[in-house]
Amino acid sequence: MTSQSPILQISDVSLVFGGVRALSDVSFSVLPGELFSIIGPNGAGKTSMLNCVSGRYTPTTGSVSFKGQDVTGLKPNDRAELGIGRTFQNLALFGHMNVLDNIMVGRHHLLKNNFLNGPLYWFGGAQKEELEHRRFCEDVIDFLEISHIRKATAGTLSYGLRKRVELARAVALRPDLILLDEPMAGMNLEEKEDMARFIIDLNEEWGMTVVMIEHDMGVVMDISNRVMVLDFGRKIAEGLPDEVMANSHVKKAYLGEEDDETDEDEQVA
Ligand SMILES: Nc1ncnc2c1ncn2[C@@H]1O[C@H](COP(=O)(O)OP(=O)(O)OP(=O)(O)O)[C@@H](O)[C@H]1O
Repeated sequence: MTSQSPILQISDVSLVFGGVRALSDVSFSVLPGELFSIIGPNGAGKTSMLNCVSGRYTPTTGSVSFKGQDVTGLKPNDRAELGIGRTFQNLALFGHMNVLDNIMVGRHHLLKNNFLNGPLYWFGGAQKEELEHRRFCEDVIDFLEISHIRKATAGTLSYGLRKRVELARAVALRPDLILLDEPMAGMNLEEKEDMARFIIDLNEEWGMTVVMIEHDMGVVMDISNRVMVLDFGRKIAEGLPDEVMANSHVKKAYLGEEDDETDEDEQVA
């Protein structure tokens, strides 16, 4: 995290839905290996921004670059192949399938060979690829400590475990950048502590760059390298966790405290 080029560069992104301006000229960049959090009040545009990065939404204006490549016009699957993974605010698991199948299914579109290749599947190294894929999924399952539920039907699991399985499915795609949309929402304290530990390990040991939206300020301040604050679709602050917490614009957005307009040093969009 020194003089490297950013892995993700967002330039002047605006997003308009009919009369609603979800994002207004937001720019920021994330360096390889960073754990970067996006915070802000409800409706501030956090999920919209994540959707612009993953490809679910195309910005009305502005651009998204990933590893130096302009991906603004690319579809989500193409961005996934380049190395962008994500989890969702609302769980998106196949409830009737078991945990292992839920995790495996995420990687199928990345495999070069599949059943549709016919003979190639059996003679073209596909079995080896499938085996390697399975082995990697097993590593992810061990890492996220969900071996004991690998055969359980996803829909029968507790909310906290389902969130962990959803993370496993995203990690199984081996993304270089993982987007986490409220990974701790609805969790109890113990589940949150576990999830925070997994996110730190993904970042530090597995080398994944993380962009996370999270409402739990304690967790955000504890584990983030840098934090960006959105309010009404605009960036109002960005910096180290302590700097952001001390920012008067942020205090105002969150707590309704008086904004100190005289503070020229604060980074404001
Ligand atoms: N698909 C959509 N169609 C129309 N308006 C949308 C759409 N998605 C988001 N919006 C609007 O854009 C604004 C920003 O929403 P967004 O979900 O990005 O905020 P958020 O910061 O993630 O909020 P929360 O913390 O409540 O999840 C809101 O006014 C929302 O109603």
